[in-house]
Amino acid sequence: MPHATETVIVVMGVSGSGKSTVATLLAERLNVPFAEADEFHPPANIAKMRGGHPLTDEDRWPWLRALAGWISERGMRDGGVVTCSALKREYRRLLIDASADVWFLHLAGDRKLIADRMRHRSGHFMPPELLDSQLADLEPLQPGEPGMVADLAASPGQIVTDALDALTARAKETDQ
Ligand SMILES: Nc1ncnc2c1ncn2[C@@H]1O[C@H](COP(=O)(O)OP(=O)(O)OP(=O)(O)O)[C@@H](O)[C@H]1O
Ligand SMILES: O=C(O)[C@H](O)[C@@H](O)[C@H](O)[C@H](O)CO
Repeated sequence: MPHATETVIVVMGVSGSGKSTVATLLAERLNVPFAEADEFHPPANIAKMRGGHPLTDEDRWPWLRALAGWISERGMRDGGVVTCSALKREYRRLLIDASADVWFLHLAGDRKLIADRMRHRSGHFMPPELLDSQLADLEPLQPGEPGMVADLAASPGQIVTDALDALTARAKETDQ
C-alpha cells in the first residue's frame, strides 16, 4: 500500500541557476523519477517568457498546482526529483502541502555567473534579459523551510554530493 512519506526533492532557483543540470544528476544518483517544471507550463506561459515578459502570480498558480499534483503522486510512490523556480515562499508553501516530505535544494549565487551561463547556453527559450525579474521575485529559502541552499558556483557533482549528505544526516535525525 503506497503511503505519502517518500521524499520529493524540489531543485529551485532563478532561471539559469543550474536546476535542470543538478536535478538530472540527483535523480540519477537516487534512481528516482525526474520531472522538468518547464514541461508543466501552459504554452501561453512559455510564449510570454520567450517574448521577454516575466510571469505574474496569476500565470504561475495553475502551473504550480500542476507541479503539486506530480509531487503528491510521487510522494505516494518512491519519491522523485523535480525542478521548479519556486521563487516565492507562498509558492513553496503550496508545494510543501502537496506531500508529507518535500525538501528544497536552492541553487543560489552570483548574478553575473548566472547571466554568463544563460548567455552561453543555446536552444533555450528563456531570454537572459528576464534574469533580473527572476531575482526581483526571488525570496530565498529560509532556515525554517525544509531544505538547503547550495552555491551554484560549485560543480554539479559537488552540489549533488552535498545534497545527498544533507539528506542522509536528516534521515538519521528523524530515525532517532
Ligand atoms: N554547477 C554548474 N557548473 C557549471 N555550469 C553549470 C552548472 N549548472 C549549470 N550549468 C550550466 O549553466 C547553464 C544553465 O543551467 P540549467 O539549464 O541547468 O539551469 P536552469 O536553472 O535549469 O535554467 P532554466 O530554469 O532557465 O531552465 C547550462 O548551460 C548548464 O550547462
Ligand atoms: O517562475 C518562473 O518565472 C518560470 O518558471 C521561470 O523560472 C522559467 O520557467 C524557467 O526558469 C526558465 O526555464
